[in-house]
Amino acid sequence: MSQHPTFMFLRQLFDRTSCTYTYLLADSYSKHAVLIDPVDTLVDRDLRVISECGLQLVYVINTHAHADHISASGIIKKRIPSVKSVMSKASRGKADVLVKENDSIEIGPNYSLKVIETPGHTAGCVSYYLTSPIQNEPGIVFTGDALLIRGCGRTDFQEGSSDTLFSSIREKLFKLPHNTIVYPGHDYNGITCSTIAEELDFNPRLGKEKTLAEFQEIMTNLKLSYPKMIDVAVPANLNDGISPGE
Ligand SMILES: N[C@@H](CCC(=O)N[C@@H](CSS)C(=O)NCC(=O)O)C(=O)O
Repeated sequence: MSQHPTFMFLRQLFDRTSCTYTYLLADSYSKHAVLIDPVDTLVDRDLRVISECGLQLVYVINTHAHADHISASGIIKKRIPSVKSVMSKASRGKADVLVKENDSIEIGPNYSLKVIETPGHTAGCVSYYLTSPIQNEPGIVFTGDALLIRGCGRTDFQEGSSDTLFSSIREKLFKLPHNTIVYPGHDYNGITCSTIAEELDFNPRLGKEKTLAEFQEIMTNLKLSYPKMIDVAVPANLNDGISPGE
């Protein structure tokens, strides 16, 4: 990592319809920026923030092929053709950059997001781990719909698996430094972030006291209604945010 004087610019943006969090991250030195999980209906808002803050959007990153909203990847790439879309190779969808475990997405010369494959909500879910170049500053992990605050993604469609999600969270995310800040893909209770330590202690589905069998029982009995947009959103999100035939 280079030693340019910099700070991490981070904005958490919210979609009231799907309770999705979109993250805008930028290296203050180079102004290079990425958007994680932007929503198609909020492109104007997101691009306005980017422009007002003098940033240059380089990547649109999706943590997975969402079932509850369409990604803004396609619309943003039409408006800013230099932007590259990013998704996991395991999603088996279309994007400019297909990432896998341990790959990195650079944000200017100072920051990089390391890919951690965290399947279970979908087979292609990944989390992104940002280490600070500043010594002793906590890292940040963007967990998409794998680990939510005091919860986790559902596992009842898109090759979801409670066994797989349990091991993604317990064996990978919970092995990150305990002061790592957790920024999830959604929150339905008005909470914005957490830490690995808090989730280990207080996550009622798969905190450290819970067994795999208890987790499986919880996930089998969630009784969530089917996402209203799933039949439109998944095909579009596997096609770089463009509905097939558009
Ligand atoms: N009601 C929403 C869907 C809500 C939902 O199912 N959320 C997903 C993530 S988006 S597919 C989830 O995994 N939730 C876990 C939970 O415990 O709530 C809609 O109709 O779109």
